[in-house]
Amino acid sequence: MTSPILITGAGQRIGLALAKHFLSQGQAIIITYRTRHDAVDDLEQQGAVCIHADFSSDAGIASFIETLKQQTHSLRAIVHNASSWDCEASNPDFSSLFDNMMRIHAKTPYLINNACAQLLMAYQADACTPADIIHLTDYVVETGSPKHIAYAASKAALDNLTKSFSAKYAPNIKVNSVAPSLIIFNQHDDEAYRAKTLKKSLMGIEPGCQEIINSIDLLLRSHYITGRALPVDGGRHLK
Ligand SMILES: NC(=O)c1ccc[n+]([C@@H]2O[C@H](COP(=O)([O-])OP(=O)(O)OC[C@H]3O[C@@H](n4cnc5c(N)ncnc54)[C@H](OP(=O)(O)O)[C@@H]3O)[C@@H](O)[C@H]2O)c1
Ligand SMILES: Nc1nc2c(c(=O)[nH]1)N[C@@H](CNc1ccc(C(=O)N[C@@H](CCC(=O)O)C(=O)O)cc1)CN2
Repeated sequence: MTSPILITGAGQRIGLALAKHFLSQGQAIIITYRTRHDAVDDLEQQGAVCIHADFSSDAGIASFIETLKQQTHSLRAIVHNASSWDCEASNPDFSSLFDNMMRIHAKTPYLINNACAQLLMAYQADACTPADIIHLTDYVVETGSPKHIAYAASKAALDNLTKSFSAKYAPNIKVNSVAPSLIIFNQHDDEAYRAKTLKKSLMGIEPGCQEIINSIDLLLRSHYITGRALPVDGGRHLK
């Protein structure tokens, strides 16, 4: 089997769109899911290896890594997509919120990158082209976010991991992040919220998952971009 791309949290939304895209290109994938959405069955039928993983404990992360290593001896890339957009207003236990945010956005990628570097190196040695790690961060790593303080801090930690791992693994593995602002709304977002949010960027649109697919394809195709954050934010910084 060709070396697969691992995508975490790919049972819905952006991760799912990425998974479908890679399958359509004939690129093998391994995805993780926490909830078994119907889409996971579809991905499996199309040849994806789908691994249940709950990263909310060290044991969950370790057991995922063990299962992954039974599935493959090499990886083309890892896309760290799994995430939870929790906020202080709905999580009064700030201590748990902070721990959970740091765990899903920083500790999980940190442990997976350390444990899976050898799988990425195996791809690089065989293909004579660098492997990739891609972190999905957020526009708010630059600005902070008063409504999502712990979320923003944990995504900033992930942004920092991009820098350390890129230096550690060069030139065999490129490590970059994609830093989106609004890409897709959630189903429950009402019209007033949507209108207010759209006005925050220069481009004023909900761009959809294709924008992330394009960004990740660009990073995968590059032989020279590493240790960088690619902003996908509609020019939000200028408004
Ligand atoms: N959507 C946007 O507009 C936007 C904007 C900026 C940045 N981003 C970033 O882009 C990425 C994808 O966004 P998205 O909206 O598609 O993500 P999402 O749907 O909110 O989350 C992706 C998946 O992560 C999984 N997950 C959460 N906590 C987990 C845990 N403890 N263990 C295992 N899996 C867990 C979820 O599983 P369940 O299905 O079980 O809940 C979910 O399916 C995220 O990193 C996000 O922060 C997105
Ligand atoms: N894992 C995960 N991560 C995510 C999302 C998700 O789904 N899942 N959703 C993303 C949604 N992105 C944005 C970006 C900007 C704004 C925004 O700018 N809102 C206005 C208006 C909000 C208000 O006033 O209530 C503000 O001022 O904050 C809202 C969502 C963020 N990260």
